[in-house]
Amino acid sequence: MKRIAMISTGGTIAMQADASGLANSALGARKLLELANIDRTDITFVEMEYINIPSPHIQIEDLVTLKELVEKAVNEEKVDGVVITHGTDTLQETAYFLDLTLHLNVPVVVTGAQRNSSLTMSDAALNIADSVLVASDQRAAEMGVLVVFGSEIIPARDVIKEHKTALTTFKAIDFGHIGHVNNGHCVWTRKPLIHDHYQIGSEIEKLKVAIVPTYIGQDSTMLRYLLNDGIDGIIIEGFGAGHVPQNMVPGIQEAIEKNVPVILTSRSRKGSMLTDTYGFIGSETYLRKMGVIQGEDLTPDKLRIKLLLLLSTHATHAEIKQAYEQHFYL
Ligand SMILES: NC(=O)C[C@H](N)C(=O)O
Repeated sequence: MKRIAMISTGGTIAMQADASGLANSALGARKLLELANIDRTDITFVEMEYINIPSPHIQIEDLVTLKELVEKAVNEEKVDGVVITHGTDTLQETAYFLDLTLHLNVPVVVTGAQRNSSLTMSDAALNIADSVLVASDQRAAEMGVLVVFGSEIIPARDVIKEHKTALTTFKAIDFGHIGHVNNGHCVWTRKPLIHDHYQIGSEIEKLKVAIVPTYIGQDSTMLRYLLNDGIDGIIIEGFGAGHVPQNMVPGIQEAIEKNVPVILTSRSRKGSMLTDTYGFIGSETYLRKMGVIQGEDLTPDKLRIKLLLLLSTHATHAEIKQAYEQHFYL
């Protein structure tokens, strides 16, 4: 007999049409399990109704509590696997936060839905049923936190919400999914190699880390505004192989002089950035010499989650650099 925890947090998967016809929060863990109508006599469920909010309303402190709830489910309720239902808008950040902070030997799966259960062809029931299947497969425990969506199994580190409305929105666009659900079975095809773990320090909710975009004509105005506002860390979503407009360079320099870590990623979603190819002002070599840290092949929102964790434990500049560059640039 397997014990699976079902932790509900809200999102479209938990929504139904209200009297006005608009989708609003309605269902908690128990109702979601009823909806999925899972026919498994070998599984008992521990229902944990945590919050019921649209995922754009999730705050970093909610993620800290969610992580503690997962630990409680495993350590006190002795569950063999955990399924978390969540809105899709911020699901990739939550999944990555849990991936970086949990140290458990049980499967942890995050899922959601693109169409609420009042709509025809809602994906809510299927995604729950698939997630329960994955969470009850012990091999899933070796893969880090997983997202199960559209019958695909995707590691939290790689997953992005790629499509605004499609039912197969979650993809690992560079690397592909590592397994899928077929005929009521998990089919595993790959295993991720990168597993980073960080502690959550004190007062993480008070830290300010911003994501700054690049575009033709971008300058240092946003950076200076953020620095004046007491920003603790900056993620720059640069161009292509890791470049910014020359007029951003003075603002970046000011951040570095103030000991505010600046992490660089790219608005091009696939591949890794270059490190020693171009020499122009604002190029990747120029920025690296200034002290900018190369972000991994991660989306800006995930780089931000990682920086919040690192700053919460008062990591030094060298430790932050190591945390981001260890897999690719050392
Ligand atoms: N499909 C969804 O879940 C989107 C919804 N706005 C949410 O993230 O809560």
